[in-house]
Amino acid sequence: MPGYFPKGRGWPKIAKSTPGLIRATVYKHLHRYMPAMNQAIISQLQTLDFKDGECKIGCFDLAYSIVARSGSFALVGSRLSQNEEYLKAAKDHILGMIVTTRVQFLVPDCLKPYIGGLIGRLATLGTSWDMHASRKIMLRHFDARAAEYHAKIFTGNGSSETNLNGTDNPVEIFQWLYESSVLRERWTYAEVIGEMLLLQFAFIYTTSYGLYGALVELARRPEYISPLREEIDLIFSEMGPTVPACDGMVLMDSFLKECQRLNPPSALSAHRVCISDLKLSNGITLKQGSHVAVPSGVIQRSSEHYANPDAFDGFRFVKRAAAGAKNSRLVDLSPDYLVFGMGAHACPGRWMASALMKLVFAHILVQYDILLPNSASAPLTGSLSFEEFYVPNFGLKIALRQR
Ligand code: HEM
Repeated sequence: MPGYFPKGRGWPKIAKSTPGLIRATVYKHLHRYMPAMNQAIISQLQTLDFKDGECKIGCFDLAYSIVARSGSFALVGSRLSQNEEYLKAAKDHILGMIVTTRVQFLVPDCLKPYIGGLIGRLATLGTSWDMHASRKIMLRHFDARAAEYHAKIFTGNGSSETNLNGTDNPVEIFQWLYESSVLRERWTYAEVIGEMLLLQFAFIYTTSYGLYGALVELARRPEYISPLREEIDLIFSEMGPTVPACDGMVLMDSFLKECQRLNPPSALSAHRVCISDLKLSNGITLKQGSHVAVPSGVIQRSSEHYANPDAFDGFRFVKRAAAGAKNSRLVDLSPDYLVFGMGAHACPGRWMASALMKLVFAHILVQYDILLPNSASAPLTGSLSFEEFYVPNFGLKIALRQR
């Protein structure tokens, strides 16, 4: 995230290690996280309040609560992922971060060092998105968890760092970062916490936004419900919440990919900063320090790459695959689909995000009928969306009716 770190100091060392950690945990050993993630989804759905068999809920709120609970299992472990106070603080903090950065965009660069922090603080003060208040609560939980890790290291019960490959237990991302900090002095505790806060955003917000968009599209397009249910009956109901079951649901995969193609979380992708002058193949030289990004939103709606690009075709990518096209799965990267970025820094969490969204879709489709009770044509993006970044329309509601 260029611009999020102090000028001239570049990425903190810890941020360079995290993508590798994500690959070594929730990518390589995704199967280890599946049972608990699945259970977290079931638990969150059980909290829904049904009256006469129907529950009306903010669509983003539904997606956000499910992803926060199941994602927190991988980030901070089983106990904290069931702690309501922690989950609320994590969700409020992420939205607080978004509002704060949105508001800070409006402050002229020359004034940012002086009043940027204050303006950001005022923007959320007194709301449930007060970043500072929620951060305090979260830090209390982080500190308590870190003390448990510490005790474990020094009472000789072993550390997770050594069992990335060794046991069947899923590794807690926070535990690994903390142990690395203590045992190898690679980074400070403050850096570990900073990285956790960024990771919560990278994991929970983005996946929630993808799931939210897909749920709205599904509610608006009931014709997809029956084929998706048939696939779930055939695969998910047979194989259970497993990685092969998620890989096998190709109609769902295509539907989710089409949703993300049309409703990405951002209009730009693959941000890079040139660390030295860079001559491109077309002769243009990008000067050292230039910030470049790819206009993914435009590319994903371009007729150069997609037939009838503005039309929603939930099975577009299965048809492409059947016609022999490569890179048609949700997690595949290609220059015409940049939701997860491109190249060496492409999102390492995309397999986890894909599996999580599929598990949620399977549970919701099996248990409920889905309706959009208000504003069937209201925009998916809300009023806080500006510059490249899209923020959900928090007013959009979804209704789940027990089948
Ligand atoms: C639908 C959900 C998600 C979307 C749309 C998304 C999107 C992205 C994008 C666009 C990038 C930048 C890629 C580039 O610059 O080329 C990125 C990077 C990253 N994402 Fe995700 N992401 C999602 C879920 C996740 C999850 C679940 C995790 C963690 C488990 C995660 C962790 C990361 C990390 C650590 C990076 C930095 C990679 C690097 O710098 O090498 N993301 N993501």
